Amino acid sequence: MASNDGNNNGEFSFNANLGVVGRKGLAKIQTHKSKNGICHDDSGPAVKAQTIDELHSLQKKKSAPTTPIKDAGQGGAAFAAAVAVAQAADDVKQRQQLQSISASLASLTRETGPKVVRGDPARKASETPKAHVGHHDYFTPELSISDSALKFTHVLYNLSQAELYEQAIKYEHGSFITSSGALATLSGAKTGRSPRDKRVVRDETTEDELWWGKGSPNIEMDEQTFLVNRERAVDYLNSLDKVFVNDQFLNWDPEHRIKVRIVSARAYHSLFMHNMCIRPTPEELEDFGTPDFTIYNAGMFPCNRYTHYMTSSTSIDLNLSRREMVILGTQYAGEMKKGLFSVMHYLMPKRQILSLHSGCNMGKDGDVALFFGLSGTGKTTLSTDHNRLLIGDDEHCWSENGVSNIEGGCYAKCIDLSRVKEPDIWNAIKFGTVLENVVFDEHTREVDYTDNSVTENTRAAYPIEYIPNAKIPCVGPHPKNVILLACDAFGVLPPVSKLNLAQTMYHFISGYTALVAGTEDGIKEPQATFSACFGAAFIMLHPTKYAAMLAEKMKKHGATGWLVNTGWSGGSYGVGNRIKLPYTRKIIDAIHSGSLLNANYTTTEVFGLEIPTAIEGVPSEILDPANTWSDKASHKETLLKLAGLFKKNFEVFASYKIGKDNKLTEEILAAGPNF
Ligand SMILES: Nc1ncnc2c1ncn2[C@@H]1O[C@H](COP(=O)(O)OP(=O)(O)O)[C@@H](O)[C@H]1O
Ligand SMILES: C=C(OP(=O)(O)O)C(=O)O
Ligand SMILES: [Ca+2]
Ligand SMILES: [Mn+2]
Repeated sequence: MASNDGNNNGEFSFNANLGVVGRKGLAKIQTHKSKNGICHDDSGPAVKAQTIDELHSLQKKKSAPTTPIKDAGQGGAAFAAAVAVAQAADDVKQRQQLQSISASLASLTRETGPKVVRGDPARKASETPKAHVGHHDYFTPELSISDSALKFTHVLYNLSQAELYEQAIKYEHGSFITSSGALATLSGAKTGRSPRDKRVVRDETTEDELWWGKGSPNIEMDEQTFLVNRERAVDYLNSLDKVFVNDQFLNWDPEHRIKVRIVSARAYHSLFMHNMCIRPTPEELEDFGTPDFTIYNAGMFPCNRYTHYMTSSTSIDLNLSRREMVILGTQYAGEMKKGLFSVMHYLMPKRQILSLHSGCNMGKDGDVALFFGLSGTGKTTLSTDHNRLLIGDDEHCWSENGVSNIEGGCYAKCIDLSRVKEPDIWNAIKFGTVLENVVFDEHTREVDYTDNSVTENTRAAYPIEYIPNAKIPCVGPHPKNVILLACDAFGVLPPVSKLNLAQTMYHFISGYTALVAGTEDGIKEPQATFSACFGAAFIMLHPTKYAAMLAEKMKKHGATGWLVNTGWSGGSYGVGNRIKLPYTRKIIDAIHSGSLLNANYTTTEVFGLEIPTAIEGVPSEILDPANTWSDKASHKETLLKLAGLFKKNFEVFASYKIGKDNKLTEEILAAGPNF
């Protein structure tokens, strides 16, 4: 637009006769005509395209083929032939992959799976990578007998983080890039797991194998109802324009690696699992074959409340015999991760391997520590330690080979995250990381980690290698220290206690933590939670099975048990304060270094816990909670109250035998509070 020169009453005039420079007009652009009369803007080399579409097609090239080209010498013809052979092998494998995906997505009542095609339905021909276009980019089953068979299901298979970002930002509401490069997403109405909506198929096999009934997380459903929900999920997924498929691994122990396939409707879910499971190399992916376990995540679609066993519109259904899980009515991504963890709690003990709800890290000298604890007690925070190698933050296996992480990523809580206190987690929140339900500035896209407007349970899911001192592969030798974390909002458990084996088992089976109750109605009583094996929501067998395995392994490998309170000191929630993270870190340092093992100890009343009298870097007066309460009577009262809750909780286990002989069971029963 031309500007107003101010001298012609605001009227725009253009006098073509003014020549090169108008008296008060704009300079006329002078072009230098070449001999043939064509204008040139020839400051740089010309683009090698004749059209915009052609230009765009040049931008992307085909990913390198994964089948190694067999040495064909330098001869041009022989080399070309070898390339063709490798390409043909790739095509066959690609076709097998699509066939396998079609089989996964097959309705069980129709004869064949859907027609599947690779790639984004919105992708224009001009965006197809140049050079090679695979001959087998789609798969059509032989028979097609329904309307759904008339359409293709577009499959976005193991997309990269960058591709998933683009999908999320283009198509999913609430997806944004934050200032640090992470992808902010919303998980919808559910911002946490729904344990009461979890169902497990009770059939002839699982009837005898699993833990059912009171206290068990396994709420039964029958095979038929599972199939109804599976069909609902599969039909929903096939009705979409496109689905995401992830083929990945669980467990870094190569002998016990499990192949998982996750079919989902959202790029957010695909990116979450990309980060959380173990990522196959291109070669491993090509030879992936049939998965050992498949998740159908139709979380955006509810279950049918008229379906038997359904008590809400959410259902997370596990069928161990079919090796399948169906998710309806919740988009909370943690359901997938913890659902697979439940599967591992079934598969691994069958192989004499103990599955653990724990974090794990290793010192430079190879000393391994496990960190057990319920949600919010510090597994992720304390296993992420700048002075040690991170093996994993949440799910592990302990086998004859030592420990191995089940996952390929971490899932950290972000509420009140601080760059100073937790620099490694802070720095992991960068490009590729999924940030769930956080609040950010609409313009700068800077995240406000103190903001809990969406939920208190804000999360970051990142690949484990985003932590600089991750131990890759994520395996280590047998643990030296087993640390049980409890966030005791009553403020009566000591910051650290050394446990004997019976006490370790007592506290492992109890699985105690107490968190503060909802803050909406002001200060309330702390809420005690007991969750067997520090993960009752995920165990599939009776808790004593895992406990017996832990006792056996700790004894065999000489591991020491510790109880660490990451919760309150100087009074309960409302009076005292949460123990400062730097103090807890000093306590953990002293456990790792071995110095705490040789400290002087005294024994507490009621719980009979051995507590050290001094730890470097920690004020000695906080080591015994009795010292920190100004109101001594109130301390004693609270201590007895908590001890009573422990006793009551343990009653159900008193009639169970733990391990091979009764001796251990008796010792464990005696290791609880005495009053
Ligand atoms: N003394 C402490 N020890 C451990 N964590 C603490 C402590 N004080 C505050 N926290 C906070 O408590 C939370 C612990 O959560 P997290 O490590 O994610 O637990 P988990 O992985 O066991 O679910 C973190 O947000 C951490 O910053
Ligand atoms: C992912 C979860 O685990 P944690 O809180 O232990 O990190 C969860 O409980 O949903
Ligand atoms: Ca190949
Ligand atoms: Mn965690």
